[in-house]
Amino acid sequence: MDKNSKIYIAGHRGMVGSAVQRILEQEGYTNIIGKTSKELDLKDAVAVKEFFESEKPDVVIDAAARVGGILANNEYPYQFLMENMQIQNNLIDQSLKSNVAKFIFLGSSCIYPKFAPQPLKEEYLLTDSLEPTNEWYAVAKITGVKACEAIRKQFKKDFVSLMPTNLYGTHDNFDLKTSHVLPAMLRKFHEAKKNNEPVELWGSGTPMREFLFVDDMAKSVVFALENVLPEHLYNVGTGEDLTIKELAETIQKVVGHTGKIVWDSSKPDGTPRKLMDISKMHQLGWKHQVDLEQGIKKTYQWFLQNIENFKEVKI
Ligand SMILES: NC(=O)C1=CN([C@@H]2O[C@H](COP(=O)(O)OP(=O)(O)OC[C@H]3O[C@@H](n4cnc5c(N)ncnc54)[C@H](OP(=O)(O)O)[C@@H]3O)[C@@H](O)[C@H]2O)C=CC1
Ligand SMILES: C[C@H]1O[C@H](OP(=O)(O)OP(=O)(O)OC[C@H]2O[C@@H](n3cnc4c(=O)[nH]c(N)nc43)[C@H](O)[C@@H]2O)[C@@H](O)[C@@H](O)C1=O
Repeated sequence: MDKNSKIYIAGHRGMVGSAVQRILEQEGYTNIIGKTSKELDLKDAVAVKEFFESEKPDVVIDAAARVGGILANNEYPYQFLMENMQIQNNLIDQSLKSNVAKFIFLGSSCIYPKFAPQPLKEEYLLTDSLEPTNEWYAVAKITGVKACEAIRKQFKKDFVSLMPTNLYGTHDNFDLKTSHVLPAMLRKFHEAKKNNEPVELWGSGTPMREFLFVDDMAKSVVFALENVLPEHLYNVGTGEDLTIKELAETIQKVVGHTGKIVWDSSKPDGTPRKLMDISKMHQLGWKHQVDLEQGIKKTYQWFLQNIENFKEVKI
């Protein structure tokens, strides 16, 4: 990949987009562009067309999406379905029409069936029904994967989809109503630490999840950018998971909270397990570098430095 190629990162201020930008800059890429959602609403097909016609990017990385944790997904099914389809449809279609050389689409491990065999192989896509708390988001992501696959098949273009496992790290969303579990736990344990108050967590604590630090995710995107990947779909993760209860104990230790944990069974558990089979990415040469405890420590450090600036993240 030419270091002067014009690379458009959609969602460059988000957790993943900002990490991709950081890694690309470290690697010497000089021509990276991005727009905030206020400057360019990716749901607006006309605005996206005008943007592509004036900027003519060589590469597009789609890290823009309506993103949220289990509760937000469950409570706002229409936004998670429709906004994600609108954003990705506009980006994918304009990238095809503008003859973009490489397009990288980011999906999610929730595209796979709720009760698929573990670890989840790419070939399990569309073999059974989805997890109800996030099927709307998952359906949108599946249409993105399929659009990129169709473009590869019909137009022989280098459009590829990466399916990340649950991600966390710097620039994550720490709003307790809309965030994912890991940033929520960091915040809850931190806030309860002062008076050693009990912490309320959701569900039963028995579901299993796999977590990947965002810099490793960003490196997988740069890997996909710099190599022609032979297939259309690749899982990205660590290949290791743990229960939500074990995650809570790990975060409690890092933060230094020693109080009680109370489980709120009125909140959903979601899918029981979604461990990724990452052998395809490993065979090609990408592997994660940051282990969970290291990643949690880095994220907690960033959390402490940025706690004053957190805003509500509304849907
Ligand atoms: N976080 C996770 O655990 C996981 C994330 N993913 C996927 O990775 C990708 C990145 O997620 P993540 O970085 O966590 O998400 P964030 O919420 O941190 O960032 C999303 C970005 O999308 C942009 N965006 C949202 N709506 C619009 C819009 N209408 N127009 C323009 N830009 C918009 C936002 O821009 P702005 O800031 O300017 O408003 C924001 O920068 C997504 O595709 C997500 O589905 C997949 C699996 C797990
Ligand atoms: C990345 C992925 O993210 C979402 O799926 P999820 O993995 O189920 O999401 P989550 O991180 O919010 O929760 C993981 C587990 O953790 C439990 N849990 C405990 N206590 C808190 C808590 O305080 N907050 C949250 N959010 N969860 C908690 C929670 O009950 C659940 O059992 C998808 O909707 C979908 O968008 C998607 O792709």
